[in-house]
Amino acid sequence: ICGLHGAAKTCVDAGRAVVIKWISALIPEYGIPPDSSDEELRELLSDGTVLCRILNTPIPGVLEGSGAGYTSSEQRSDNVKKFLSVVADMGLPGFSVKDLEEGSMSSVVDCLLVLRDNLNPGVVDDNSQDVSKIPSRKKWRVPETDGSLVAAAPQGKTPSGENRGNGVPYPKSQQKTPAFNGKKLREIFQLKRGSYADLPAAKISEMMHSNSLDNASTQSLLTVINGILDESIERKKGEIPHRVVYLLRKVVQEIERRLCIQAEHIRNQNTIIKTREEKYLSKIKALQVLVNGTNEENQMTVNLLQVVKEEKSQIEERQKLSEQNVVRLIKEKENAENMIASLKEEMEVMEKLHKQQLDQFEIKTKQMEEKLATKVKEFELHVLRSNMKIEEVETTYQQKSQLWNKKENIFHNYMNSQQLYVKGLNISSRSIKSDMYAFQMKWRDEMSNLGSNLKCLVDAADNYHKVLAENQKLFNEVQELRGNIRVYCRVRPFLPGQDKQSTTIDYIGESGELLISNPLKQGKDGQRMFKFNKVFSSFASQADVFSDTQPLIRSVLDGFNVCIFAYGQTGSGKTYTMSGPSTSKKDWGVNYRALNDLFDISLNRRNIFSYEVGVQMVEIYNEQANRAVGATALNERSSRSHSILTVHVRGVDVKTGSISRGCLHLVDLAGSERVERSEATGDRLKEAQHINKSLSALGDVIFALAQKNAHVPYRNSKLTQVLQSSLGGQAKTLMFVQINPDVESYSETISTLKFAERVSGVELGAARSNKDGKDIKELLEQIACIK
Ligand SMILES: Nc1ncnc2c1ncn2[C@@H]1O[C@H](COP(=O)(O)OP(=O)(O)OP(=O)(O)O)[C@@H](O)[C@H]1O
Repeated sequence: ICGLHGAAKTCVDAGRAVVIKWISALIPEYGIPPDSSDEELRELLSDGTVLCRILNTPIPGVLEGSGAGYTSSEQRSDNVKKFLSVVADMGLPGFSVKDLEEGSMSSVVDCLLVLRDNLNPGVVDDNSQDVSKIPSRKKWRVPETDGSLVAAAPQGKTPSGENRGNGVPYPKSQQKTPAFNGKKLREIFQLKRGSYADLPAAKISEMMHSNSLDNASTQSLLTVINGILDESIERKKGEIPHRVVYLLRKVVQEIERRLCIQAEHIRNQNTIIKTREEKYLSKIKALQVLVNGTNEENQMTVNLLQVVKEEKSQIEERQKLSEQNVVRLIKEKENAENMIASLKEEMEVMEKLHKQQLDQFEIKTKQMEEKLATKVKEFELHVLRSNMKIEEVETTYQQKSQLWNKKENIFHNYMNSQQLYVKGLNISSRSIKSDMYAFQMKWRDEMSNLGSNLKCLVDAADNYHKVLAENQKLFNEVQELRGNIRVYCRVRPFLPGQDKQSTTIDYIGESGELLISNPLKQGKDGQRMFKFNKVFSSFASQADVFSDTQPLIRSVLDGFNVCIFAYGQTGSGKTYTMSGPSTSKKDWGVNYRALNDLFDISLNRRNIFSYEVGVQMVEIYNEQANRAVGATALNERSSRSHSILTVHVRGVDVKTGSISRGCLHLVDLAGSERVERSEATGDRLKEAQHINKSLSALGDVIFALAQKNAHVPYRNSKLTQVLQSSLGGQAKTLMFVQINPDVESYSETISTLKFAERVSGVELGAARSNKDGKDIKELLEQIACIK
């Protein structure tokens, strides 16, 4: 069929080429390309103009009013319709208007070929040769039938029914006229070979217009094709007229259509078969599942059988075991019977024994009963005695209760008398209270009187203190005016390890009184009272000591010369007062505090005065300038030299330019000592001698000053030489008298205090400031130079 279809296609292509060649010859001005395709041909013919020209050229006037220039769709279809009506009038096969718009152009080409043959009979062009050159093919081997078209449909239900033998339904339009066309078709299908080419065009056209092909059986159609093809092969030139080709084409198309329908039908059948196959497959799967299930059940049954078998074997084993057990039990039974026999024998023996024991028990029981009887008798006796005792106790209880009753009566009587007594007391307490109240009132009055009297006394005491303070102030002022050397006495605290009970300090007064007592002497002989400007107890702190010294030091900035020196026996605290331990600020002595104070004040006054502060340090050791410290029996770190720290202050008044010069001597004297007590020898002895000599020189100077002698021996020692300006030059001088409270130092304490007493009597004259005056130091230096 495919080969047939290819041959038909070749025929169509050849036919189109012939038609194009024919039209080009008829209307050469269109310049139609000879190898135009179906679509190009459709485009050429679609408006109907060319078709009309095809008819008008050989038969002028056959289509009046038609031609080129009409382009509307209506006109186009008019042209085509006119062409088709002329072709139909000529009895030639036409085509539908739709064939020009879409689909295959084969019907159009066939129509034009038939028209060409009719308009130019006998014209055979080159291409007709092509048509006849359709390759030779096999004859269709189909079973012979009666060849009748009507009879060709027995395989279908009926000719007027829905189905044909090939399963293709008849078109309704064609169902009307099977009998009408049957005769004509039979003529065609029963043609003998060689007669197809002679069939008139009108007959073929008529056949084409009818639905005869639809009603023909496929076998008949194949017979026609075979006939035409055989005829074309048998012909000498192989020519087949175009109308026969057209017929062949039509037949092939019909077969093709049927094949398409058949293929569609087969496809439908395929899908039905596929769905059925799927159904069957699913059923097979279900069956497989069932089979598997059955297999599982079988397996389970086999397993059960296995279990049953195992159980059976177990039961058999158990049976064997039980048989063995039976044998064993029989043996055991025999053994047991033997044992029972032996036990019976034993039982008999035991019974005999038991009887013997029972007899013994009976004897024992009798003995026990006898014993119990005797014990019961004893208990009865005991109970009797107890009852007697209870009676005795009851009688004593009754006697005691009578006694208690008597006592209770006595107690009640006593309580009544006591209550009466309390009542009496209450009455007397009330009277006492009233008396007390009266006394209180009286006492209050007296107290208020006493308060007013006391107030008077307190006022008087206040006045007394004020007067005293004023007196002290006046005394100090007088002393200042006189220029007395101020003397502050300071008592050193006991050192660790010293006996605090044996002290020589008896009393320290607020106004500088100091009572020294000798514990070895009783009464007034053993006591001595001293009076200084101030006495600091052993509890006084470094700050307390400095607070009373501070005004004196500050006067240096105002141009006064000030000398502060510490005097006292060795180890009495001179260095502690003057320098103090430098480790903590709280323990600083006068030196550190004085310098600190001077710098602070000079800083505060910097807008008023411009100060220059110079510091000089001199130490006199064995009448040389050297510092020496050594251990003595009385002081671990005894100063063996006199230490003199001198501060020179030069102040310039910023406004006036006036100059003031002040000088502060801070002197830590070497300690006086009794050589025999300090056990000094060698260098120490030499030092002690020098120290004592210089101190006695100081004493001589002070003694001379106190007596207002004309000659004051300043030059007897280096110490008095250095201190000359402070001791005799209207300077402010302060001496710290340091004393040791220890009883053993009593005589040194007394002699030190006596020396201090004499010093306090020294009048230096009122101190004078070195303002704008000649610098005393300068003058002294000049005097020294002149001398
Ligand atoms: N007010 C005080 N508080 C506590 N310790 C003190 C006080 N005064 C003195 N001491 C202690 O007593 C000891 C002797 O004191 P210090 O060396 O000052 O005596 P000194 O009179 O300078 O002796 P010397 O004349 O031999 O140099 C030192 O250990 C010192 O620390």
